[in-house]
Amino acid sequence: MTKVLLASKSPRRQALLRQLGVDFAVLDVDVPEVPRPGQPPIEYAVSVAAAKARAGAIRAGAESVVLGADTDVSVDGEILGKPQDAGHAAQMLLRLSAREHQVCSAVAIVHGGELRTALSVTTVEFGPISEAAAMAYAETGEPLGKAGAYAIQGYAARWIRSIKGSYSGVVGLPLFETAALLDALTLTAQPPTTPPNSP
Ligand SMILES: Cc1cn([C@H]2C[C@H](O)[C@@H](COP(=O)(O)OP(=O)(O)OP(=O)(O)O)O2)c(=O)[nH]c1=O
Repeated sequence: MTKVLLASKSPRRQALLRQLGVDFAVLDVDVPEVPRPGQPPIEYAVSVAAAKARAGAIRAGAESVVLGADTDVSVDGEILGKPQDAGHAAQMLLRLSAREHQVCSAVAIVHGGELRTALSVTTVEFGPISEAAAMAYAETGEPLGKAGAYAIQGYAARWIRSIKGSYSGVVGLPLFETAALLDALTLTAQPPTTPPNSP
């Protein structure tokens, strides 16, 4: 079976792809991640996921199957990005307090020079976050390297009143959409006899 190459440094994406039972290796790619002013979050997420998969395919060759992904948090259509430091993280968290925001997660696969993409958009509603709690969470370091300065899979779960969409998409790799892309290439693994990540 063709081996999938995951063009991602994110340990979350590796863990999520393992959940599908896919045999894969990790490929290190570096793609600039700067949205154009006013660029719609959906368009941006798809273009960055595609750039990561294409960069991987250039390194790995046309025979390879390279998967890239991108996750972005946006409020009122504005992409928040990742926090630069703890103060910036606290500011982002206070913007998300007591309201809904969107998480766009795009997946892209390049195989034989052909690009296929899929998208998941999730609406997340946060309850109120006090300034002191935002500062304290920011200081833990968990928000660093995370879009929107939070981890749904971590302590930030305590603020999440509801999510409508894909939990795995918020964590970084929407598994329904990823499995569908792999199915289309007949690369789906069989369900593992021992689920690899289940507790
Ligand atoms: C909203 C949210 C994001 N994230 C993470 C997922 C992504 O790893 C990260 C968004 O940044 P990305 O640029 O999508 O990914 P990355 O830089 O971590 O990894 P790579 O580009 O090498 O694939 O934020 C969480 O882990 N939990 C969350 O709840």
